Amino acid sequence: MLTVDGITVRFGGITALDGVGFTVEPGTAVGLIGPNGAGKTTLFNCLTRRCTPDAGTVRFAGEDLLALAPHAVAGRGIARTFQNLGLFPRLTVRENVMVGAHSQGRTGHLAAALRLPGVRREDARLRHRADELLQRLDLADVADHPATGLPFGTLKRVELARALAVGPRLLLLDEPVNGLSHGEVDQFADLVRAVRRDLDLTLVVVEHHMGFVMGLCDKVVCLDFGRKIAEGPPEQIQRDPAVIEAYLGVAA
Ligand SMILES: Nc1ncnc2c1ncn2[C@@H]1O[C@H](COP(=O)(O)OP(=O)(O)OP(=O)(O)O)[C@@H](O)[C@H]1O
Repeated sequence: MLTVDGITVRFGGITALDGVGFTVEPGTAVGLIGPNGAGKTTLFNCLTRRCTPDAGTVRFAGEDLLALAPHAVAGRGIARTFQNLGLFPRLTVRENVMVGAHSQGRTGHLAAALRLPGVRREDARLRHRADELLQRLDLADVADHPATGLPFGTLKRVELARALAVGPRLLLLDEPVNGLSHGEVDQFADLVRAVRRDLDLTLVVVEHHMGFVMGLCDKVVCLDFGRKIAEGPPEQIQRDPAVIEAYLGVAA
């Protein structure tokens, strides 16, 4: 279980998050919605230790995540995708996915630098794991292609593969369908549902595409100006007057 409690983040005079709390049960998908600037990305950054809150706690599987160094988060089975894609343009698709898998590698950096026995075996293992994911996400045909120059919809799948290579239990998706066409959104939703089921993932999804969020998530949390204004099942959130007002600027 992921438990977020009383998270407050200030940037100078701006309160980006103001006492936000919610829980994510294992195996469920939670959507994080809210207008631009509501604090969604800042919250993701707290969960992955890119940002240290001024107050509040984050616990995952009983462990205090805020006590961890940022690089230790992946080792706890937490992975994320990035709004603007976290890929290396000149590396091939396979290499990009292997970068994700490397955070789970068993041999240390020193052993790798010295090319000690075991490193080559480890590389082969990570490559095999990357290839399995590429197959699963229909990316095998572009495995040796550099990321640059590939269609945006394909890069979104590579980004997902890179995050899955960490071997996560908790997967954080930051605007996964932003910039995709209508048909691509439906395909991506089917893909996320399938990998979630197959890999027994817990999901937290930030997304402006309401159809995607409402179709995928068991629960939705709505932020506005850094505060939680609503939390509940998708059908309840869609009718919530505070949510409608936050998006439209008028009461329902
Ligand atoms: N590093 C930073 N320094 C200063 N202010 C920041 C920083 N990061 C975020 N903010 C501010 O914090 C608030 C919340 O921003 P955040 O990016 O978390 O919102 P968001 O809900 O993800 O928005 P969007 O939907 O546009 O991505 C905004 O007012 C933003 O300008």
